[in-house]
Amino acid sequence: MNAIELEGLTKDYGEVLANDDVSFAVERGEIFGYLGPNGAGKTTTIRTLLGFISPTAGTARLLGQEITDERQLLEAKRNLGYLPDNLAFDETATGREILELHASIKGDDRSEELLELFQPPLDREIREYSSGNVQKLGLVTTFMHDPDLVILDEPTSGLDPLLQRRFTEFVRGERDNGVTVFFSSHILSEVRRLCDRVGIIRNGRLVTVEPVETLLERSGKVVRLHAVEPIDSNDLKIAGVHELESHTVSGPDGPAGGESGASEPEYTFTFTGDVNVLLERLREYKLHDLSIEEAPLEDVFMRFYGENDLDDESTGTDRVAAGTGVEGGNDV
Ligand SMILES: Nc1ncnc2c1ncn2[C@@H]1O[C@H](COP(=O)(O)OP(=O)(O)OP(=O)(O)O)[C@@H](O)[C@H]1O
Repeated sequence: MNAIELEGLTKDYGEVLANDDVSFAVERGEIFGYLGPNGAGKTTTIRTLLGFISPTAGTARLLGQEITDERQLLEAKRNLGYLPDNLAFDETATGREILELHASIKGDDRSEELLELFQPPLDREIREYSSGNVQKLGLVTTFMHDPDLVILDEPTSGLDPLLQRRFTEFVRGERDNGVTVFFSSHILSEVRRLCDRVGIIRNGRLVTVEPVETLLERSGKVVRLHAVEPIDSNDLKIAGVHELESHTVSGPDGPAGGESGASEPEYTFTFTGDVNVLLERLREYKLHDLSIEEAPLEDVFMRFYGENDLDDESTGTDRVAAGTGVEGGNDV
């Protein structure tokens, strides 16, 4: 039995078709990343799965239970942990009181271990918490009853890098113990570290479900190199270089150097090839600096799951499709 199954799940808000005939399955014991640009429809799917909003059409099953049947949904929720995107606890309660409340509702098999791991403050009122501390408390309440399935909406937002690493190791351990993890994310490095498979949603429609390796092969790296002397751009046209751009920047001594020759060339491009081949090619040049970074997930959506895939499938109505824009555009 799959942990999650969606069959033609559709949510029509009237002005926005937020989920359009979405079907896929999440297997037991896998970590499945649900990815898409802002407004693509991820939270709508999650909130529909949890019964907070009703689907316009289609259905879904959580741990084999129909979400449209109240009794079955309640049964599934006994074994489910959920971390919402805009987590809000009672502002006047302390962390300890929140934990006691959650323990009384759903049980508490693991809070001791989780408190040691995530260390939220317990004796302060929630209104004094930073957003990171709210998230830490949320992770404890999500896992404290030892659920079989967890649904996490952007789980690492607000966590510092150390806590993010702890969270990653913890979630991997849970997966190894048979827990199924379904989470939404914007962050490619998080997806790389965690996911077995990913589903990508755009404009309310599922674009693909694929192993995370396939996404990573496509996504590439953003390369920025600052050379001492100009490089013939033909020399940089090697397999896997896309969107090559050149700029002029100040040399390492800065614009105050006074010399007219203080400007030096900088090249940026996305690279999807073998990084060893690139480094071998670059050995011929004298460089001041070189950076190779993870591509922003938004760029990957744009490049591989972009407008052209979907625009021609318009239904002909003048409604707004969910998530047509990609925010924070990048010049690479
Ligand atoms: N209650 C609502 N009424 C009308 N439209 C809504 C409602 N909730 C969401 N939408 C719209 O549905 C679309 C999908 O929103 P949703 O929050 O599911 O996207 P998302 O992928 O989770 O986005 P983000 O990554 O920004 O959180 C958006 O266009 C949003 O404005």
